[in-house]
Amino acid sequence: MSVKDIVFVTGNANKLKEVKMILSSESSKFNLINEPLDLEEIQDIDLESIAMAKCKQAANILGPNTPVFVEDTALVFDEFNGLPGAYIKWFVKSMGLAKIVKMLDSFENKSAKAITTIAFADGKGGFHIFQGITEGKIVDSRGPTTFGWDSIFEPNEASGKTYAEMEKVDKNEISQRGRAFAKLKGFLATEFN
Ligand SMILES: O=P(O)(O)OP(=O)(O)OP(=O)(O)OC[C@H]1O[C@@H](n2cnc3c(O)ncnc32)[C@H](O)[C@@H]1O
Ligand SMILES: [Mg+2]
Repeated sequence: MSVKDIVFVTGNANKLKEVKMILSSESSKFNLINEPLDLEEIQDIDLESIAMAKCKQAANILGPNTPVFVEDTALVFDEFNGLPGAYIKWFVKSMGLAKIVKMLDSFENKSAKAITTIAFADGKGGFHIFQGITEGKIVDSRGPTTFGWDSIFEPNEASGKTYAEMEKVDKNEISQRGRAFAKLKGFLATEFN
């Protein structure tokens, strides 16, 4: 069996670590290569369009025959009808976590969804989208603040823990990224050779 190279374009070391863990059971079938290119992200509320635009850029840079995927991860506040969404990165960078939590102070509804959208260029001209969603709520920061908004997102399935308070394997089990990559894994196992 030949082992193919598949490129994951991301500049985010925390993401890369999780994705490597999630895909490790498939690692005998393909070789995961990281390209830390800083891709432009288009302004859109539609998460599939953002991931697809990122993937097309990556495919343009790496060439049409290279299988490559990107992912974009959004944090959606239900009260805010889809925002901050893909813009959460800039909120974390510019405001910090405490002020993001405060944005919801005057609202009863703290529900949020974490959404990872993967776009995969199969190297044969095809593009494929996979999405994973985890529902939860926004809480005061608890746990290490090493990865994005991990410490202010409490998934409904995690018995009161924030992502930051969970073991990585447990987070991957229920996380938006774990779910999106489970779909990519299934696709790679059955449709990609
Ligand atoms: O190079 P790329 O892959 O685009 O990496 P990025 O850091 O720019 O990532 P995104 O564009 O997807 O922006 C997502 C933001 O949410 C953060 N983030 C992503 N996944 C997360 C997770 O599972 N838990 C907490 N924060 C997360 C991440 O650090 C960013 O600030
Ligand atoms: Mg990005």
